[in-house]
Amino acid sequence: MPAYAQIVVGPAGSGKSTYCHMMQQHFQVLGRSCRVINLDPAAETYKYEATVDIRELISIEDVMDDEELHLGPNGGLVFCMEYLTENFEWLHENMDPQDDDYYIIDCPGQIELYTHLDVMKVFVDKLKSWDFRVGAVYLMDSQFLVERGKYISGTMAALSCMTKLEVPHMNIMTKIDVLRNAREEIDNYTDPSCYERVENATKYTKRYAKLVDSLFRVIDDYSLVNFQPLDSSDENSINYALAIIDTMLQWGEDQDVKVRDEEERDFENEMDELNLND
Ligand SMILES: Nc1nc2c(ncn2[C@@H]2O[C@H](COP(=O)(O)OP(=O)(O)OP(=O)(O)O)[C@@H](O)[C@H]2O)c(=O)[nH]1
Ligand SMILES: [Mg+2]
Repeated sequence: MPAYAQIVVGPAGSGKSTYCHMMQQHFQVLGRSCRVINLDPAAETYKYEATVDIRELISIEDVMDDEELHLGPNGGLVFCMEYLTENFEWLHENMDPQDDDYYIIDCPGQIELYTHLDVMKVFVDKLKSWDFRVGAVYLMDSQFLVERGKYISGTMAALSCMTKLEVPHMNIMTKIDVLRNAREEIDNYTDPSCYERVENATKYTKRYAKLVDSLFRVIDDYSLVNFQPLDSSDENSINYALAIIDTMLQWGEDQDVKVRDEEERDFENEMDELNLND
C-alpha cells in the first residue's frame, strides 16, 4: 500500500502552518493518524508537533550567516531547498514512511518555488518514487477577494503552481472568518467566473482592466481554477475540505473492508435477546 502526502503550498502568510496545525488537531479528533513535516527552513515557530523539521538539516540562518555565500533571505531559502534536493536520503531516513502513512507537509511561502523554479517539482517527484500518493493543497488568503487585480494574481499563481507540480490539486480559500458580513456571499467568489462581482479598483487604467478581464475569461473558458472556502472555526467546513482531499489522494481505497466475525455477531445477538427478555 502507498503512503499519502498533502503538500501544503501557497503565498507567504496565506495560513499554511496554521492549516497544518488545524488538520493535525482534526485528525486527532477523528482518531486518524497523520504526521506533519516542517519543510520551511525559514519557519520561526509553529504550533503543530513536527515529525521531521528541515531546520535540523539546514536553516535560513545557517545560510545567511555563511560569509562565503553572501545570500539574503530569498536567495537563502532557494539555496536551502536545493540543498534538500541533494540530501533526500536524510529526509527519507527521518520520515521512514510505512504503508498507509499520511503526511501533511508545511512548505515555504516563497512564490518562486511554485512558479518557475524546479525544486518543489523535484521534491514531489521524489515522494512519488517512494510510493507516495501526492496532492497539492494551495492556500489563498480570503483578503485576495477584496479587489479584482489581487484576485487575478492569486488565481494565476494557483494555476501556475498547478501546472508546475503536475499532481492532483485543490485550492482552498483561508481566513474566511475575517470576511464577517461578506461571509454569506463567499460562494460568489469561489469560482473565478464570478470575477465581475469583485470590485474593480478605479485607480487602474482601462488597458489594465481589459487585461484582467481577458485573463479571467481564459480561466473561466477552460474551467481551470476554483476555490474551496475553509472556515477553521467550523468543524463541518474542515470535514468537507478533508473529504475532498482524501478523494483527491484516493485515501482509503486500498484499505480492507472490515468484516465482523461470526462469533462477535452471535454474541451481540444473544445480548440483544437477553435485553428484550428482561
Ligand atoms: N483570522 C484568521 N487568521 C489566520 C487564519 N489562518 C492563519 N491566520 C493568521 O495568518 C497569519 C499567517 O499564518 P501562517 O499560518 O503563519 O501562514 P503561512 O502561510 O504559514 O506563512 P509563511 O510560512 O510565512 O509563508 C498568522 O498571523 C495566523 O494567525 C484563519 O483561518 N483566520
Ligand atoms: Mg508557515
